[in-house]
Amino acid sequence: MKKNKTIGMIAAVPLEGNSIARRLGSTPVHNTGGLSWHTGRLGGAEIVFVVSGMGKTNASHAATILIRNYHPSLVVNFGVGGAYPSSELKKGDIAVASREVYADEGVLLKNGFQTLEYIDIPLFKKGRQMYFNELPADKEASRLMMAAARTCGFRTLRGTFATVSTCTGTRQRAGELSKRFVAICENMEGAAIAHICLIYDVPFVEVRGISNIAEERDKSKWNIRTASANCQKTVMEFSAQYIGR
Ligand SMILES: O=C(O)c1cccc(C(=O)CC[C@H]2O[C@@H](n3cnc4c(=O)[nH]cnc43)[C@H](O)[C@@H]2O)c1
Repeated sequence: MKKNKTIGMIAAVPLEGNSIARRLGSTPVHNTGGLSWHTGRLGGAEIVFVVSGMGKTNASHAATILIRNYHPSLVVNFGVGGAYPSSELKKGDIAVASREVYADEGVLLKNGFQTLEYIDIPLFKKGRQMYFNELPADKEASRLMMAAARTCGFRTLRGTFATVSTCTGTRQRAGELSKRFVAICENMEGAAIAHICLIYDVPFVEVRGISNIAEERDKSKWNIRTASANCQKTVMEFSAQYIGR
């Protein structure tokens, strides 16, 4: 597939991408799939940014159109996420994915949840490599994203991200998921975008500002605004470093 120097960017909800959309300064083009596509430059890099809507189906839809129509050399998934208590991430910190996992795709047996390896049907095959619940993130882009977060002065941690259909609202569930996948935080789109990037052979990187701790649900403790602002600052810094590397 033809690729160029464009960086493709996907966030799930408008609040996660408001500063970036403003910086791009362009009037969004409404086209395929009823999505708004913002194009422009960030720190010298050519950007296409789309707000996908929440969840795996919306994320896959946007990622497919992004890759098929704009041929990016990299896809960045950014936004906010919930940290598992065991990670010791705090609200406002920046988490970067070393890999993504589909945390609730599998089978539930008497003795508990089993991943897709148990069924032995991969979600995707590339040559002889089979992908079940785990999807890769690009190492070099992840390293650069960590560097960008540190340049911005944020506490940063790299590790496994879990993508869930059901947002975790108890400390017990957070403990189960973080232990099973050795995951540091969760979100609702990342694995789907990583999966589409794998199908089309486009490098994928994911960064999340921590908006909440995954524990007994109490929305009054969430800080989506700060998490989103810190994450977008990191993405803007990353864009400048990525193009100058
Ligand atoms: O009100 C809620 O219960 C609620 C649950 C999850 C997310 C939201 C949002 O408003 C943010 C949308 C976006 O945020 C990601 N996110 C943030 N925290 C979590 C979490 O603890 N578990 C899963 N996803 C989370 C997610 O990617 C959403 O798209 C509100």
